[in-house]
Amino acid sequence: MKIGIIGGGSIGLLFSCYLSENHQVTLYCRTINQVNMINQCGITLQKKDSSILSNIHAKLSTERVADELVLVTVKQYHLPELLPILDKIPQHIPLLFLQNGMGHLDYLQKMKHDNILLGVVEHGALKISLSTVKHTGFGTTRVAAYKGDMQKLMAIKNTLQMSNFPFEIEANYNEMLIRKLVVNAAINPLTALLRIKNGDLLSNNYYFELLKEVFQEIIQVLCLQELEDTYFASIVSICQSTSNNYSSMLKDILEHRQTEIEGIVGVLRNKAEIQKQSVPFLQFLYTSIKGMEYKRWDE
Ligand SMILES: NC(=O)C1=CN([C@@H]2O[C@H](COP(=O)(O)OP(=O)(O)OC[C@H]3O[C@@H](n4cnc5c(N)ncnc54)[C@H](OP(=O)(O)O)[C@@H]3O)[C@@H](O)[C@H]2O)C=CC1
Ligand SMILES: CC(C)(CO)C(=O)C(=O)O
Repeated sequence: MKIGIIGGGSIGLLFSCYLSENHQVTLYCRTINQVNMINQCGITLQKKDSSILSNIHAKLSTERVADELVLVTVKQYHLPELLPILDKIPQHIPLLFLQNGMGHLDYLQKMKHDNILLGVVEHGALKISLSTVKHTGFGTTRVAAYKGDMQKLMAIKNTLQMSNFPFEIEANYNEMLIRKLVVNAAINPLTALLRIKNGDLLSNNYYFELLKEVFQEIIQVLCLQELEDTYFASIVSICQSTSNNYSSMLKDILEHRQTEIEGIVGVLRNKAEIQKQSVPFLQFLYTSIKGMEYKRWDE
């Protein structure tokens, strides 16, 4: 299959390498530097004990996208700029969006494409250079239909499926995104603000208290009280399995990049406002992270 991947960041590079084993992949980048680098040197995928070089064709994302399936791997806040480009992709080409959070749903409503899929990536990936990516955590990519028919979704999943890079279908995109949103909203802003590793949220009793307070507000806003124990157990388990890692939000802050706070806590804060709920911890986290993002412009 001809697969286009838009966004040469950590996830775009990772998916390009794996999917190019069975498919003809084109990676659409924002800069000519990255395009030239990838066309000359390929993409290097670093795994735990090995390193693999894949020859992948790269183009600028402003060039015409002519593939049978397009994966969108930019961050949620890049999407407004990308919409005119996505709009030019023929309506029958399925699009798969792989953003964290739920902020991107607003943009999808207006899109004309017949098949729009949403994905949640449970892998960890780190872009080391313009043409090198490290696979830092092995997981599954969950995929659900936002718009379109189930058979198309099944066919795409079967085409992408690899034993060493698995895909799973989820029946309900909203539930799938909410499960990830709860985890990201609980872990990311706290670790970014406190500048701690994910595991510190469990090992430090004071931080654990904060985690519980934030979690209470999240489940209140999302009306998940009945599933409280299951959701909290999953947060604890992710803090344990990634105990030595820095969350993506902390990494963004440390590297002076914009964060995904809008698509994660911003979404919850807006929902709370509509539902007339008071969420002081989430409000505090939202404003603090926004302030930290803003600070970088002064430096
Ligand atoms: N990394 C991870 O381990 C995980 C990430 N995710 C989610 O996946 C999404 C992508 O994350 P990640 O890959 O880490 O983010 P990165 O910041 O590494 O990559 C985003 C890429 O999008 C590119 N981009 C932005 N605008 C355009 C454009 N107009 N045309 C082409 N490319 C563009 C950027 O280019 P440039 O560099 O030139 O600015 C950048 O390379 C996020 O929503 C994240 O939360 C989910 C799970 C795990
Ligand atoms: C699961 C978690 C919190 C792992 O760090 C993550 O997805 C992130 O950092 O964005």
